[in-house]
Amino acid sequence: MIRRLYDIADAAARRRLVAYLALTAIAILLVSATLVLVIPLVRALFSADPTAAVPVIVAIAGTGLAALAVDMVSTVYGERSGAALILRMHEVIGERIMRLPIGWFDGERIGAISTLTSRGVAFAANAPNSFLRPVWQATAVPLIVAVAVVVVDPAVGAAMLLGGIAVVLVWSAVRRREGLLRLRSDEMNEAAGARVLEFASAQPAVRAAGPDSLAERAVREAVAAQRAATERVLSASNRGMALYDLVAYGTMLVVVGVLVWRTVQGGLDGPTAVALLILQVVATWFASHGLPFGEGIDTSNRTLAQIDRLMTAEVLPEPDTPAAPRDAGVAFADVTFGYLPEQPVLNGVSFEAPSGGMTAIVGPSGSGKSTIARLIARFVDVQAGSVRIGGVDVRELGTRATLAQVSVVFQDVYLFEDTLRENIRLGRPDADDAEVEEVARRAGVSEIADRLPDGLDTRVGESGGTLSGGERQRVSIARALLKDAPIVLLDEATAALDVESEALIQRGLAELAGRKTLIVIAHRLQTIRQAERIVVLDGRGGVEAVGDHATLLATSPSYARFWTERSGTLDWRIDAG
Ligand SMILES: Nc1ncnc2c1ncn2[C@@H]1O[C@H](COP(=O)(O)OP(=O)(O)OP(=O)(O)O)[C@@H](O)[C@H]1O
Repeated sequence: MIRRLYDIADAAARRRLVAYLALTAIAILLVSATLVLVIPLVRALFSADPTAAVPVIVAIAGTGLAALAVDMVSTVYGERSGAALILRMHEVIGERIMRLPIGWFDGERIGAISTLTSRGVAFAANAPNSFLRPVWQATAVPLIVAVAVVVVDPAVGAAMLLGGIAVVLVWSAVRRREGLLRLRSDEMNEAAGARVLEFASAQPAVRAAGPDSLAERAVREAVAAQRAATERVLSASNRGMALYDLVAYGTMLVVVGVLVWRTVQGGLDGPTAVALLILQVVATWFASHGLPFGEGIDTSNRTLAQIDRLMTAEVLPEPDTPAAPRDAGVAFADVTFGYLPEQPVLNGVSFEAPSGGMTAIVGPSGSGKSTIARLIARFVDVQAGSVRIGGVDVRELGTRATLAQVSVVFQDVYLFEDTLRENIRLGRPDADDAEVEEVARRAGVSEIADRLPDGLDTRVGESGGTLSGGERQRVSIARALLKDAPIVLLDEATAALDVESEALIQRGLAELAGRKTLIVIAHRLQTIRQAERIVVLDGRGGVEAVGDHATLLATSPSYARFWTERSGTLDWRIDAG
């Protein structure tokens, strides 16, 4: 673990870590020396001249106090190296996250990263101080004392040494077993957490389904599995603790037996035997303090393994010098892509979205419309063919330059815990207030702000949850207007919007149309009709037809069907209203 922490650390954190390790080693040696001095002390006390004990007592006080002082300083270094390591780990994880393709971040991975950066990093960075030190003390002090005892009496020393090694081996085996069970229990905890979340967020469906629904059963089963896994960990932990105590105290009995035997035999004098007995009791006490820290070490190791996995996750290749796009046109040439390479979502897709024009993408659910948008923004890379912006392959443009060309207005708009104003400014962080207010007006966010107590300075956000879906989308359009990128990717909401939102979003769209290359995953008939070019996906990975509304109505049967169905739904909605 130290090796991995050292590799992650920067120069400052490395210095502190090395100082911490050196000081901890010195503290351990000083503690051991203090204990070993018990031998001359007891011998002096039982000698003809007990005053001979005074210099030994002075030495014990010296090494003892020195051990305490060094230990305190090493704790400070441990804390400092922990703090520097937390910063560094966040930096390393942050840098890596920025380089990973956006397509990498699915729900499960986001959950894992959140646990990693909160609890995991703090655990691992402080592991040397909080968990390794007590374990090192619990193992090193008894072993060093045993080596010193070998010099005084090889038989007793050997018994202590072998006993110490047995204790360490049992400790490692118990920890390994417990670690494996804990891993399983963590998985069960996560699964149960996911089922409970699902159960909570799907309450309307769950209640409608009545008692003993699928969701209820899934939660019950997951919680039962979680309880069983936790019980297995607890029972392994208790059994391990008992085994460890058995070996530690068994070792003590063996050492005492050897001591008695050596004394009766005349190989050891009484005072030395008493001193060695004291040492054995103290060594057992030290050893018994190690086991409980195993769990912290396991958690820290798991965090470091997660960081390793993150560091080895495949990133998108970036060009040394990004090429410059000729214009804001987008072209797909024979593109094949699948989230799992053996299951292509798009298969040989080709179309062009001309610079400055509006292109609508339509197709059945799951036909790959959002995937097309993700490929244009280079959240993921194609497996075959190419996606070009202004004649340049996005792989030669690089992720940063591609994103600079593209504004994304998706359905799942994320609002940060901040004011409406700052949430819009995210589109271009250096925009001034006047610019933010201008786009807020153009995107229809001012109408929302007028109803809020502090206008644009009202705090909104995920936990605030104050804005409706349509209102959120208007914020997203305002961000896009502020960013002013030449290409706008818009995923229209599938959900029905209130009349005001609908009108304002159409207004925002009109703002963008004509000035930008607009690529819209279109669900609304008005948007589709407005588009100069419509790409119709066939739902089997390919493109069925490309053209304008009138041409497609006449030439593409599936587009005509799609249009009739949608118009029918619209009529039905109007009738129902
Ligand atoms: N991150 C992902 N990992 C694995 N499969 C995915 C992922 N995202 C989408 N898919 C799958 O890829 C296919 C195309 O999805 P996509 O979201 O592009 O379709 P869509 O046409 O936009 O659908 P909709 O109209 O329902 O939003 C679907 O089968 C979907 O399940």
